[in-house]
Amino acid sequence: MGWMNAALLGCVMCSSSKDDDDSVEIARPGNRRREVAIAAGVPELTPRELKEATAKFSASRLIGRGEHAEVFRATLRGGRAAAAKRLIRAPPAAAGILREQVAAASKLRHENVVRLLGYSITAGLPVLLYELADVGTLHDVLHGTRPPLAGPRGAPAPASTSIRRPPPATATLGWEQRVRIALDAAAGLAYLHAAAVTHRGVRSTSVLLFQGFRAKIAEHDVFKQKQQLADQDLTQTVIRYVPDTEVGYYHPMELMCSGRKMDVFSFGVVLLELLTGRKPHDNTLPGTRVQQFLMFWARPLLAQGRVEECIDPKLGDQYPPAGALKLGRIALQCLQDHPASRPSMDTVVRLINRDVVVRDQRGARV
Ligand SMILES: Nc1ncnc2c1ncn2[C@@H]1O[C@H](COP(=O)(O)OP(=O)(O)OP(=O)(O)O)[C@@H](O)[C@H]1O
Repeated sequence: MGWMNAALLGCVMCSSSKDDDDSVEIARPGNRRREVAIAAGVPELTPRELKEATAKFSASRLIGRGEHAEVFRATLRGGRAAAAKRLIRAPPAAAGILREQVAAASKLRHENVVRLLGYSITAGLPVLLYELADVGTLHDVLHGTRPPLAGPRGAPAPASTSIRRPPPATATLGWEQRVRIALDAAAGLAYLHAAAVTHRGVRSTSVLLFQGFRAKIAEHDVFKQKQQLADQDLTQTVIRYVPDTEVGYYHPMELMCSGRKMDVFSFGVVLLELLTGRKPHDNTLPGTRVQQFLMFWARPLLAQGRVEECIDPKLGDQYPPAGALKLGRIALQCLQDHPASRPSMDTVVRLINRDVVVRDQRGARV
């Protein structure tokens, strides 16, 4: 039902592509004019190219599974590694929505936003190919790989759904790396906001890590956005469904609204994760149910300047207390209850750069 609503609410409809036709067609209501919409060099892979690139989505290539997608390691022609995201819960009108997403994503270019490298619509389930994050997600690195999610139709996930990569390098994520990740992710989000894109899925799983722990924001797929928007439009007063993987990332009041300040709030939670090494919600922790929420536990401590009580114990004493407190205070600003009191992502970038980035004696970034 949700997808149907999403599809109905979406203003783009499409006619199905033909296997023998590589060009892209978008038919808008009342305008069936053919137009090549995929710009900026994001190619559509033919079914054959997709098979070759993913070794027919062989299980040995599976690197992760989310609520909506399975992600496989792929190799593009020319040898470039990619992550092929196969959308397992695509609605019937998927092709139109996907083209919409590709057209939008192809315009986004920033060093801290994961790049779309290709897509495929015609070979079964829709697939988007992105830059491959060789280190994994920030969630993997901070908390260990996430547990396997349920299979596409509620079936238990096979054991192979956990990510196939070396064990997480938690111990090696030092203070400077955390600051760099925070700054990169903030810059990626600030860019998206400047491009009038609201992410709506900012979490440590959507911060992807590359060599040297450089971070990029993963795109948040438009299917989910449409689902969320549809839910909001249709239920003025009902709090929307939040999957387990997202619990703790949203301010309770915001489950009924959207906007960039919602991203800022979620980013504040990611900052807390970097600072404390804790998950946004962890019901294995002692304390009250409220204290099991990272933000409720950390906010009062940081507000009182007690950063040493919430810093990730894995850092030992290898962090600058003043810088850590400043990062904590930036997180607090992002986590303000009232959206209007939260800073813009541009301001967050400026504050991290000015107050937290570790510099050498000549003022260069360490
Ligand atoms: N570009 C990438 N490079 C490497 N791994 C990736 C990439 N994109 C996704 N992954 C892996 O695949 C997993 C599932 O992807 P993703 O989270 O995007 O799926 P989703 O269903 O859209 O999202 P979710 O369930 O989080 O709402 C991620 O947690 C990550 O481990």
